[in-house]
Amino acid sequence: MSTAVETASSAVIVAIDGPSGTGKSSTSKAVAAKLGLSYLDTGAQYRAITWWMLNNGIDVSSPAEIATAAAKPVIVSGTDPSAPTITVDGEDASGPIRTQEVTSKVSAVSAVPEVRTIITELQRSIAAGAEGGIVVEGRDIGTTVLPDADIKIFLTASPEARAARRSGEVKGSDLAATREALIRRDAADSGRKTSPLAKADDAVEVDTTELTLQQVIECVVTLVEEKRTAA
Ligand SMILES: Nc1ncnc2c1ncn2[C@@H]1O[C@H](COP(=O)(O)OP(=O)(O)OP(=O)(O)O)[C@@H](O)[C@H]1O
Ligand SMILES: Nc1ccn([C@@H]2O[C@H](COP(=O)(O)O)[C@@H](O)[C@H]2O)c(=O)n1
Repeated sequence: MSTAVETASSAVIVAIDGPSGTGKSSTSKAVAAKLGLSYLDTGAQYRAITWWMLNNGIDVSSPAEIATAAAKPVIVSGTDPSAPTITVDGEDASGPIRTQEVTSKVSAVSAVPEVRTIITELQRSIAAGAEGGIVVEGRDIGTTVLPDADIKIFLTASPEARAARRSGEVKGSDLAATREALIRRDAADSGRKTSPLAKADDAVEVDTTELTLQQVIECVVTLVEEKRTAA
């Protein structure tokens, strides 16, 4: 399988990876909007295929069942950073893919190699079609999906900071339980055999624990602009 993604010579490809709750989506959307780039949330695609499996009676504890069904759903991602969309078989999935049920099952589905092959191909074709450049965020973008990306960022933050950010989104949520769930999902994503969550050797690591979202956005915009100027 070729990993090379051909885009227009002026198009920049930015890969942003990192564990859950480090700020990948918020940062990527804002950076893409600021720099006039497209935006792709690859986690949403893994959530979408998981949602389809759950809706279609697939036993998500069975890698064999998941593998057999993996090519069936048609997943389409819209890449406007101000209004990203995701549909499955033509149905808007942006709400249902964020449920607790999908969040708790997505790591099992995304660990299946047949799923990763299909979704990785989809991601590469979207990146290749983004004529003005794209910010792609996920877990294996810099290592596997787009190893030739122009710039790779790996966001980190302490589990406490990440849990506090996530708890802040849901009124009355339990901080300790949120922290444990984040740690569990990261362990599953880092521990799988096929393209695990990992920092690419040539990625710039940004620890966001003590940074505001605005500071992270400015940091990434500066890194991209420096890279563009140097090219
Ligand atoms: N530097 C920051 N300081 C404070 N809050 C932040 C920061 N970065 C992101 N947040 C907030 O943390 C929450 C999680 O951010 P976001 O969804 O961007 O993370 P993520 O890495 O994409 O997570 P996941 O991988 O689970 O989808 C959001 O509510 C966001 O507004
Ligand atoms: N490149 C990626 C992106 C995501 N995943 C899996 O999807 C899950 C959900 O991701 P979110 O960013 O929406 O939280 C994540 O926990 C991974 O299991 C992936 O494998 N590769």
